[in-house]
Amino acid sequence: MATLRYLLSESSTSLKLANPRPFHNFPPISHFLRTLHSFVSREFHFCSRNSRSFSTSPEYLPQDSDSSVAAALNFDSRVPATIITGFLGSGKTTLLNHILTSQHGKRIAVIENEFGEVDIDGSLVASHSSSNEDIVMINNGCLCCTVRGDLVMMLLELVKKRRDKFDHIVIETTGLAKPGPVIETFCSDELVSRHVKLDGVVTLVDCKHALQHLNEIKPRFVVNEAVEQVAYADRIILNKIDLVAEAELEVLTKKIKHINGMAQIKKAKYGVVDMDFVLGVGGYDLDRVDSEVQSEGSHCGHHHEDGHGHHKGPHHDHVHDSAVSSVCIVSEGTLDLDEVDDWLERLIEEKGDDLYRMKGVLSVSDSEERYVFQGVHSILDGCPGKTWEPNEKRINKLVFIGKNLDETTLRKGFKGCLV
Ligand SMILES: Nc1nc2c(ncn2[C@@H]2O[C@H](COP(=O)(O)OP(=O)(O)OP(=O)(O)O)[C@@H](O)[C@H]2O)c(=O)[nH]1
Repeated sequence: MATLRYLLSESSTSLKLANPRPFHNFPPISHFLRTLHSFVSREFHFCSRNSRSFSTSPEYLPQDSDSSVAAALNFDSRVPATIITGFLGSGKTTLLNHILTSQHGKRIAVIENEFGEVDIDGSLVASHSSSNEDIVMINNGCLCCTVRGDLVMMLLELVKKRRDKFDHIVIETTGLAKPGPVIETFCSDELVSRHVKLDGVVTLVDCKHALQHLNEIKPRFVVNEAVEQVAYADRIILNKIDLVAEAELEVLTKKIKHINGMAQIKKAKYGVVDMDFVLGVGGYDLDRVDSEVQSEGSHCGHHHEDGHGHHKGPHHDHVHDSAVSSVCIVSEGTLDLDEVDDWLERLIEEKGDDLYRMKGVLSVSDSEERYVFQGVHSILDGCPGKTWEPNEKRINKLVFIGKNLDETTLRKGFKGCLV
């Protein structure tokens, strides 16, 4: 039996508005929009600079007064949500308790999904938090499978009835949950995406036992949950470092970077990390893509190539990885956005199911601005980003994470877009 419950907790006395991030006013982007409209394939949509990621046709949804005011004031009033995932026993509840007892100035609503007759995690969390009223339990199954509808209901109930009581939602999944369907709830449910924005996926890794789970060969068509949890992460916490030697940690880190070349990684004991590593991540914000793909945590550096098609990195002629992995492309050069349209549209049509995450910063012709995009499976957002500095090298950076990625084909597709 799984339980899904939430509790509201105030971890600090100082209150803040729910992350009112101003939208930016950008110069006309008619060129981009013209191009982007041809981009639409299935759920795939690119957007203007001040549109919201993953929201689809919000016009026909009822406007509440808060969102109308927010729209008029031009800021994003949606409540951010963080998904904490990780294999059984990796330290999810330990991290949750750390969040609930840290001074970050945010009031947190927690949604928990636990397997087992007894709600052990619930009582552990409750005993650590300063307030444990408003606990709701649903005993239907796993968050990523049968409880998705309940998750939608619970998120909507939280934002409709108790919006004034919290600033951030944290969702702890079961150790066996696949994060993909949970993430998709935020992308595909119109009401949820109107009121709640996915801030990031934080994955706990038990350094002592993770390799065993990551290397486990599953029968065909059976998902390796541990691998998926790493693949979808925006932040990875290598937890329980007190239980392993440095050499073991190195092997594990290498394995994790191979699966996910995008996430930032931190080592921890008992889930103790800075709060800004887990809250306010902006993993799905277009205006954060630039800094994310450039950051230390993004492991693109090993895959440099020049703009003329000669690999400088240690690539094989044909790389076809049947497991989950990352492909990073870092290349100077200018891209034709129409060609990028076609390429990504084809890619999504052919491989959307296998493409877990992608992010990119592009240098496109006839534009002084970067072009940024990010996506999950066949849902993609893109828009103009920061202006290139006059003497700045215009380097394209793209990261793809997914199953059965064919690196050679991806690189060829990219090169086909260079002008
Ligand atoms: N040695 C050590 N133990 C840890 C660390 N972090 C957590 N633990 C312990 O590991 C056990 C499991 O931690 P939890 O936080 O319950 O893990 P979980 O991921 O929520 O577990 P499930 O809900 O069963 O999936 C607990 O006994 C924790 O005290 C750490 O960094 N080092």
